[in-house]
Amino acid sequence: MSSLAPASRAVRVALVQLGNVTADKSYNLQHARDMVLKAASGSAAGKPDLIVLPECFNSPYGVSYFPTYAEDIGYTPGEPYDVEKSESQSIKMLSSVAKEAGTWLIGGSVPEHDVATKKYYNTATVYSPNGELVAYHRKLHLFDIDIPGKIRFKESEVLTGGNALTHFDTEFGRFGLGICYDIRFPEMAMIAARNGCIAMIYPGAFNMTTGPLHWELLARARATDNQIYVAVCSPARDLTATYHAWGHSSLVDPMGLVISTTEVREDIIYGEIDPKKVEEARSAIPVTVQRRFDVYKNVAE
Ligand SMILES: NC(=O)CCC(=O)C(=O)O
Repeated sequence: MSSLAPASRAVRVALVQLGNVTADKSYNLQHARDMVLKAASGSAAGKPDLIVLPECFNSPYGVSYFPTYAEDIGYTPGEPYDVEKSESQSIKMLSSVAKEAGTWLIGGSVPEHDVATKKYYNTATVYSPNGELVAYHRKLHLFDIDIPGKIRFKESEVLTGGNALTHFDTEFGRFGLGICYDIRFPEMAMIAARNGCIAMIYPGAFNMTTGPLHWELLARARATDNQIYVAVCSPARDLTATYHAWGHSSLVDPMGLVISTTEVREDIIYGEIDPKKVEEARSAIPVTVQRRFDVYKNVAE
């Protein structure tokens, strides 16, 4: 288990529950840009340090849309990425708005087309306040469910799952990144926590069947299991779209308390991720050092 990276102060976070994700990608990009700048203008508590957009913010959410809206990002992990030369208009917009806002930005997710391999992914990217692309996460666990009479969704009909976990470092500490359905897999958040992450951030878009049952439950569970913060950022609900998102973007603290949340409309919510609270939770209820890995060494066995 790594120790927490030293952090100077609490991180102010803004979750943008973006509305009006339409069929017009240029409009979606412009609207997302405007909302990031609005979020950056801050709340009474001040300007945020980190802004989060939801899953699939540049395209309607649905397997039939992914190929049309997908962009070639051309990122190779571990190699420098020149945003200026990027083929992706979404990556260019996200980088430039992070720089203009002067904040860290988790750019929700976008459908990605890796032209070299001809595969499609659901991909989240992260930018530093100077617009540098610093992290890149391809949704690891694809959203394939079938609840008879309620919802059938098979991302795997078009998408391929990623093959890496994603953690990134900021001056405030280390963060883990997942996309929506990834939250159902506790191993991801546990590995992030054991690698020193103070929070897991999940751009997401739960639905009207599983949203009321599991969205908050899973966010609170991942936070409580691992004594980290968990942020879940959804699009607003649009009943004219083919997919109805649950909304309810939320920030949960390391004791499992929802410290900031919203309903279903477009909104920006603010909250703080305070590394001291992570330490306090771990010292009060020391499960992180009480684990019996001598008994359950390998959970995959
Ligand atoms: N976009 C998603 O991955 C949706 C996940 C979801 O709704 C769930 O129940 O899990």
